[in-house]
Amino acid sequence: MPMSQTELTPDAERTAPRAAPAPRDVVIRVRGLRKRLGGQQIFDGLNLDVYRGEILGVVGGSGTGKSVLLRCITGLLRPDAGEISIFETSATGRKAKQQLARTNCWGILFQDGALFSSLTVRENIEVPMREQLQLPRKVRRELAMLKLALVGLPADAANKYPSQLSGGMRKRAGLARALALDPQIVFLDEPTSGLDPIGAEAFDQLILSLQQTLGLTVFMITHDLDSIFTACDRVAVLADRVIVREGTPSELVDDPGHPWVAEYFCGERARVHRSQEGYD
Ligand SMILES: Nc1ncnc2c1ncn2[C@@H]1O[C@H](COP(=O)(O)OP(=O)(O)OP(=O)(O)O)[C@@H](O)[C@H]1O
Repeated sequence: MPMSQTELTPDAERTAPRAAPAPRDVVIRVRGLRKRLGGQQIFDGLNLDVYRGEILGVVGGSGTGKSVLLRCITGLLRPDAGEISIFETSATGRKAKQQLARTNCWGILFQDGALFSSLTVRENIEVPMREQLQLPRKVRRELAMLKLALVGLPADAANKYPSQLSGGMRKRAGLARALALDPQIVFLDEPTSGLDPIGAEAFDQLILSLQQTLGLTVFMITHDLDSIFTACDRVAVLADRVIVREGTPSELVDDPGHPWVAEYFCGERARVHRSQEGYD
């Protein structure tokens, strides 16, 4: 008869192997990505893993290709070479892309919110539902109102047009639309750009609470040191056409390993953040 857990002798307990740490689940895998645009080599063998449930900050100098990377991963741009898989499904072939699109597994918040100016906020949130789901109008409206509440917008924002909203409200409306189909991954392109520090902090907290309550994986392009130290579990640094460093913010502070990373995380502006966040 096999020995039960409670029948283990003290010796057996001492020699029993300890549980291995749970392996991290990769939801986005990029390998050997190459892309040329406008005569310029943007990526040359770029590799990146994004883990389930993390907020990954993607940083890098202006024009290094952060938005191009987002567009390659989400199929808006076609890589010249390399492999991109999302939930272990290839995202590079046309068929695979269509298959992934049907699973509604991601939502995107573009830098300017990219809302349709002729539609109200509620109608904007309903756009992906109209395109992908066969839902009665009433249900669609109720779902849109739920998304609105989820991102902290008041109900009376529903019937406003984008031009009638503040910058922060437009970002939240764009996020509500990105969440319309209950995605597992959200791509955010500089979500706090153009927001005042209080609005930016509130947006970071919103992202954190959505990550925790919905279990979202977040791919966030940012220049914002506050966002990195407040919200990001890990940071990937784009330079020299590849990801040159990956790690937690504190790992990159302790061991920058690349001149741009050193300047970014250890320069004068970063010093203030590090001391505020207790990294020094
Ligand atoms: N459709 C395109 N055609 C030609 N070149 C492009 C195209 N899209 C982007 N690029 C070029 O690719 C490079 C990377 O652009 P990208 O917008 O990804 O940079 P970024 O890192 O997001 O910059 P920023 O931080 O300033 O937003 C830039 O030199 C840009 O001019």
